[in-house]
Amino acid sequence: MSLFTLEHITKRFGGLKAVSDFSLTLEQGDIVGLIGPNGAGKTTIFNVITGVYPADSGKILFQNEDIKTLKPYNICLKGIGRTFQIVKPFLNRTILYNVMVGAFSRVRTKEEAEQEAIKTLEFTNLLPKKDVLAKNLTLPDRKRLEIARALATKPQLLLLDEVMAGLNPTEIDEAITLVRKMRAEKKISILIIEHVMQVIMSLSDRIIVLHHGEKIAEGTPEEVASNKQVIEAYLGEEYVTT
Ligand SMILES: Nc1ncnc2c1ncn2[C@@H]1O[C@H](COP(=O)(O)OP(=O)(O)OP(=O)(O)O)[C@@H](O)[C@H]1O
Repeated sequence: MSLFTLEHITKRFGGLKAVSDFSLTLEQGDIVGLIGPNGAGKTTIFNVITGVYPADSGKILFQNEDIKTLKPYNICLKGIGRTFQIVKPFLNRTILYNVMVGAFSRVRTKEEAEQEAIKTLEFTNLLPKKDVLAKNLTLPDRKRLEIARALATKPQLLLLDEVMAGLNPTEIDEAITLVRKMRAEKKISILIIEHVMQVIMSLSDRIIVLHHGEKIAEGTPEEVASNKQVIEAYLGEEYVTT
């Protein structure tokens, strides 16, 4: 039994087929990259998985249970967490408070939520900044907070939407280390949307390439980087490897 599968998912917005007949399988501990040009349908896939928009057709199976008709909060409780491309923390609240909000999905009392949040902050190296207001954070710390908030919901599958955008090379390396640690220590499976190509290439076990809502390729980073259709649609000539 696979941890997670999407089977023939289609999502339309009016006349536009944003996602078309898209299938995907994830096993526990997989890190899978989702790439494609702007408007290819990547974020829509995240929104369909997390119940923000219902799919028009297809199946979504998590641990063999069809979760297609569940609401976002219940999908989170099942064990699917996500970050958002545009980070939306409570700006006038501390980091600790923001992460406690995620933790409350799993625990009842303030004390338990605080304990869980502190563990998560330790894991994400944000503990020294726990009392800083979210609005005073630098971009890399905001991205890290976004990951911490999602982690505090204790996901088994985590959807990361452009968590490396705008980071410098050192910050990117730190973020890559954090993603690897989530897999190694928490056995979390990760589906990651990212435009920073070296991130996707170095992190992913497999990469899926979307173009106009359709999967045009899936394979190891090497296979995808040398796929002619992918190079033409997305990567550009500099990725030609032969
Ligand atoms: N709520 C919506 N209503 C109407 N159209 C939408 C909606 N959300 C997305 N779309 C359209 O669906 C298509 C896919 O968008 P989506 O945001 O999934 O692409 P993306 O691959 O995530 O792009 P980007 O890399 O720019 O984030 C686009 O044409 C977009 O305009």
